[in-house]
Parts: sequence; C-alpha cells; structure tokens
Amino acid sequence: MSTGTDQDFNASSPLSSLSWGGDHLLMLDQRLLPEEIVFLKLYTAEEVWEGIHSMKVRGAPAIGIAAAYGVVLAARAYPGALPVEWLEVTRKACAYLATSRPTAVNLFWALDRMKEKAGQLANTASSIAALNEQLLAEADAIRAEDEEVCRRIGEHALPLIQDGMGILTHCNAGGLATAKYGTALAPMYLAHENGISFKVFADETRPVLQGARLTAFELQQAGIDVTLLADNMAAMVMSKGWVQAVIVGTDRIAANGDVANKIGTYGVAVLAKAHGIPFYVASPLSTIDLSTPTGQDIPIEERAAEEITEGFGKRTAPQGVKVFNPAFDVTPNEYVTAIITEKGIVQAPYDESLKDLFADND
Ligand SMILES: CSC[C@@H](O)[C@@H](O)C(=O)COP(=O)(O)O
Repeated sequence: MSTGTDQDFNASSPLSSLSWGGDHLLMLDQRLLPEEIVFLKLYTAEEVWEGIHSMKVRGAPAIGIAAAYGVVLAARAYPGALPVEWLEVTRKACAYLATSRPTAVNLFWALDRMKEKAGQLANTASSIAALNEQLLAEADAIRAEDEEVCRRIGEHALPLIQDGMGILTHCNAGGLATAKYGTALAPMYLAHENGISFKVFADETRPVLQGARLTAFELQQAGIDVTLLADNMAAMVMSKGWVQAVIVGTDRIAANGDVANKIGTYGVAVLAKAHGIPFYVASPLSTIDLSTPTGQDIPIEERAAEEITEGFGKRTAPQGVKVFNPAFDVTPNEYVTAIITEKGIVQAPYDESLKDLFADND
C-alpha cells in the first residue's frame, strides 16, 4: 500500500471515495477527513479488507464497490493460473472479503455478483489476462451503476424538498458513502442545483462522527446550508419547528421494512414521530434484503470499546469501564414514512411494496 494526494480536491465536484488506478484501487482514507485528504493505493485484497474493516472506506454502497475491486486485485495476483485455479482464487477472495464487516448487505450483494460473473467467465476459455479485464469491467459496472442509482434516488426524492424546509440527517449517506451523490444526500444536491433554498441539520453521529467529519464537510463544500448538531440536540431542534423532514440512508432493509442504519437512527425516528415529522429512508435496491425477514435477523456489528472511551486519541472514560458499542440499530417499519429507491418511493405495507419493487425487475 502506498499513499498520495494525487487526485486534486475540487470543491465543485464531490470527492471520489474509490477509483481504479490501472493496477491498484485508489481509496480515499475517510478516517482522516476533514483535516486531511489522502488517497491510498491498494494493491491486494488484504489491503482492501483492512480498508473496509477499519472504515477507511465506509457506507454501504461504497464498501460493496471496494470489495468488488478487492476480488479483481486478488485475481490479478496469479497471472500464471489456470482458469480453474483463477476461479478458485476469486471464490476464496469473495469469502474472505465478506468477513470485513457484517451489517451492510451491499457488501454481500456485490461479492455475490462478482462470484457469479467469475463463474460465467471461467467457462469462456479466455486467457487469464482477458478474464481479469472482464472481471475488472464487472467491478467498474457496479461502480457506474451505483452512481446512476444514486442520481435516480435523488430525482425521485426531489419533490420532497421544498423552499424554506429544514431537513435532518444522521451519519453520512452522501457521495463519500457511494460512487457519487449519495442516497440520503442525493436529493439535497439536486435541490441545491435547482435553486431550492433549504437547511440541513447534520447529527454529528457518535462515536465515529460521520455526520461531523463527512456530512458537514460534503455539504459545506457543495455550498449547502448545513448546521452541525451533537446527537442529543435533535429533539430540541425538532421541538422548535426547524425540521420538516428526516432523510437517512441504510445498511440493510429487511423484507418487512425494518431498517438497519447507523446507531442513533432509531432514536431519530422516534423523535420524528413524536414531533409529526416524516422519516424517509433512501435506499438502493441493493440494500434491500428480502432474504432477511425482519430487523431482528440483521447482524449488528459491534466495534472496539476504544471508539467510545478514547475516540480520536483522547481518553474520555475511566480505564476498564464496561462498554457497549453497536455500530448500527434497527428502526421498526412503523416509524418509516416511506422508502425512496431508484425505482420510486414505496410505503407500508412494506412486506408487499418491497417485493413489488423486485417483481417489476423481472
Ligand atoms: C449510503 S450509505 C448508508 C449507510 O451505510 C450509512 O447511513 C451508514 O450507516 C454508514 O455506516 P458506516 O459505519 O459509516 O459504514
């Protein structure tokens, strides 16, 4: 792995979290934002695994894209392999990369897609170089499709944003978490482009501060009116009548419409309901997991205690104290006003409306 700052930051176009560099994956180190803009050059699947696990890249769609490129890097490590060995390498890489984080279903969705593509390619009697090129094309397609999907989510959600509105969001579901535009932030970028005037309240999102470090940064760079809140201020801001909608992203939606997203989202949803504020979830179809029946079946990642006791290098709790640090929570479907997808906006009953989204796909 090597580091560099060779992709210039341009305030008018959002930073790209991931791009293919010819023989490596260029990954923006999101742990260092907003103070430093550093792109890492990753040459191995192990480096990609570590990048996902340590949250250098994070956000459900982005980790799926990163993992897809990780499979490409694994395959490229054996230029002299036979096709059957090549296939085995790609399968092992998929299984390995799937262990990097447990909650965001986009990771498994992207790896399943790469596994299926590798299986098809291995039967084509192409050279290993040609197989690798085509595997790379699949990873590129996953990335390009995500950009298009996010744009469409933004277009569908655009009518929800009106002049003078206040919108609260939690964590970061922006361009940094996706190929471009984001999911929850996509309509905000589009509304801004369309001259609609609105305010965003960004929860700082303890303990990793994706709201403060990433959402506030992204929106500020785009010239969008953003106000940063500590998480415990959302109730007061809502009670003042400053918030007309909540829009968040998601890591996995179960078949019944329960929504896993960054820890604290459930609390925001309860507050929104108490104040009569609609709570919207922006989600690509790749984040909807019909094979998981309810939110209780979604695996919730628990992360290191140090994220809470000495986040960002400063000890803020006594040594040895017990800590519970789940990275996500589940918002029950009854709090979800609507789910905004690239195929349109759906509402309860979610067990039917989510299934219909996929039925239309056939
Ligand atoms: C479009 S990103 C949607 C979600 O992945 C996002 O809201 C979120 O919870 C990210 O969590 P993170 O732990 O930063 O990967």
